[in-house]
Amino acid sequence: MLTIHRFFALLFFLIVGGLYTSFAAFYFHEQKAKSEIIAADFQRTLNEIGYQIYSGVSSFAELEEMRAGIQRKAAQNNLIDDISIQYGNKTILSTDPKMFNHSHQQLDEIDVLLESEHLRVYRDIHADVMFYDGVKPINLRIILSPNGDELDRRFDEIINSYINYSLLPTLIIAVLLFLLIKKRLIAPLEKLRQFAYYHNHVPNQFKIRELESIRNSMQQTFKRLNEEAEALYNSARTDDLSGLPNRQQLTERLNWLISESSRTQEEFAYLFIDLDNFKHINDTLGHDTGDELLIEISRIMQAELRGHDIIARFGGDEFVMVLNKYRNHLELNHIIERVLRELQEIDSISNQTVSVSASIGVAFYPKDGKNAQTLMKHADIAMYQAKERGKNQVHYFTEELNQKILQHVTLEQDLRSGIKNKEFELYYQPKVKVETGEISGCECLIRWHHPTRGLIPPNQFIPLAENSGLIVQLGEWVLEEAIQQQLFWKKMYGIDLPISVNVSAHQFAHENFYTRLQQIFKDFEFEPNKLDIEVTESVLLDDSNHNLSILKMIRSLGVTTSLDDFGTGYSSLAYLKRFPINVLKIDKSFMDDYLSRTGSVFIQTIITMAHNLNIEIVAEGIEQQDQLNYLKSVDCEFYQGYFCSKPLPAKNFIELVQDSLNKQAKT
Ligand SMILES: Nc1nc2c(ncn2[C@@H]2O[C@H](COP(=O)(O)O[C@H]3[C@@H](O)[C@H](n4cnc5c(=O)[nH]c(N)nc54)O[C@@H]3COP(=O)(O)O)[C@@H](O)[C@H]2O)c(=O)[nH]1
Repeated sequence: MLTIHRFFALLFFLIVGGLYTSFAAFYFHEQKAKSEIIAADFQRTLNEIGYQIYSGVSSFAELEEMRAGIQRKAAQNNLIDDISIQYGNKTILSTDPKMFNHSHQQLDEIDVLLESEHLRVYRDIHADVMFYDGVKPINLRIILSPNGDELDRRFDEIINSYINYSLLPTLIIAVLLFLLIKKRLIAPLEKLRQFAYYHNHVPNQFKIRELESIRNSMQQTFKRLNEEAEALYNSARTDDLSGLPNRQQLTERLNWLISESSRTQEEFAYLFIDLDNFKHINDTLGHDTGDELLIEISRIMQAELRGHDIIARFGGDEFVMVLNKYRNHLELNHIIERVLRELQEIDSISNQTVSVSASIGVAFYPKDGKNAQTLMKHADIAMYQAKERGKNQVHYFTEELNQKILQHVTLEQDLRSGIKNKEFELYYQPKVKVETGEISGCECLIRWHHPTRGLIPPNQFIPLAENSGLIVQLGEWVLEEAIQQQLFWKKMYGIDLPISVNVSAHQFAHENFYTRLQQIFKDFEFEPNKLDIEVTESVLLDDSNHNLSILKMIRSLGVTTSLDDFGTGYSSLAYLKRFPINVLKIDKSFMDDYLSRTGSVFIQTIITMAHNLNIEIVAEGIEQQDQLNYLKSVDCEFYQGYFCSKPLPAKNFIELVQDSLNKQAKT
């Protein structure tokens, strides 16, 4: 590609080439002209001498007399070194004594010398002349020997005059032009290039207007680009909604604080704050109100902080505060309590009534973590503990808590491999008719044979399976296993017992639940009316419209539904009217309390209400005869409990059923 430097190099070669050509033309022209003048001069000298000899000499003596005149001619002409006259092969007269005895051969050498140096016009610098000595014709040759040095000087004058009048001025002009262009064009262009590359050191104004306008527009462009880059950088580090630093900026500032604190050996507190029930606010009051609330909360938190503290929003309803330079943990606790209190004082947003609280997890640097990642993780663990303990509170991270979480994580991994390795078994607990003691069905309850920890009860892994989503896979296995077992008993023993299977809220709400259930019925050719699905009250609470339609759909297949643990959650009688429930299971905790007045009233009210709604009652956790007697007195139809049997492996369970049938047959 052509650059300015290359262009000038080319121009330089063109100028040198041009100068050389013009020099050659000039030199040869001048040399020719000069040679002709010199040749004419020599010729005139030869003619004059020749004429004098021809017209005035009639003997060799008279010729000798001409010597002085010839010598004067030679002396007057700088270009002539010697004039000699040859007669035959003999030089009879010479103005230079050294030449006197030159032979023709020597003169030829001079000619050759002349020819090589100053062209061939000097080849024959001689003239032949004749005089009569008496009547005898005498032929003479007049030979001019040119002065080589003088000739050189004359011809060198051509070169000198060319150098002085053409070459030098041209070269000087070219150099000046180059320097000027370098100063005015090349240097500014280089500055512009550097400016474009580094964006700094804005060059001063240029003299050339076009360059100046390029400089101006580059300056404008870079200014705009810098502004855009800065805005982009800021927006990448700022939360759009609240204007608070986002996770990226928090991590940067936290890393900086950690390096400072590791130097000063100072502690600081990392607070992970999660609003309680924010989803509910969003769902009921709309996202705009939710956003307004988040902005208000950001404002309150900012107002609570001191200059050296950091606050950030992680997105959603998650905030982080990093508090440092507190005097002691009491002061720190005051700050946290104040934040919680301020949040609770928010009672309306956009004219809508709201109730706000938050759960806070705290981890300390360096005790709970020496890097940002560990601090975040541990504060997160502590926050979940605060949630678990009832929300609207602060919980500090402890190593014990960490170990518990680690155990959960390990258990979750084991659960995954447990599903793969089929480490689960179903136990069956009889559902008994209160009046007759007849086993009318069973509840299928899962057990985990852990390879190292032995038999693990469901309470320890079902919540984990729910949180990790593994409950969907596990729940499907339970359904298939229970159905196959029921079919096996029917085929092997002719015992066609209805089975109850627990389905967690997460599994129930899963998009494939209904289709999988249909598929399982089809695959195993199972009669749906032999299956009862037990759900807890949370199924009626979560996304109730969706769950309601699923309940209706499975009911239309012939499956019955039971509401488990009734009375322990947010039970509402209205749910019983709205949702298609066949069986209501009264939780063990109420059955344990049947002797107290309130306990008894509660049980009786539920039973009466359920009967009015055509819903069957199963009392759970019946361990004693007295409890059974009580159930009989209040018209409760069914019970489950250790009084009849604990949950049993399939083989033992069917033996129990056979025994029971045999007893029934005998009575
Ligand atoms: N989603 C699923 N949940 C399941 C599954 N299998 C069990 N579970 C749920 O786990 C919880 C604990 O069950 P488990 O340890 O099996 O305890 C059951 C009984 O053993 C216990 N019970 C029954 N009678 C008595 C009694 O007289 N005394 C006493 N101390 N305990 C008794 O109650 C549990 C059955 O409760 P419920 O389901 O409410 O009828 C439990 O919540 C199971 O639901 C599963 O496959 N999927």
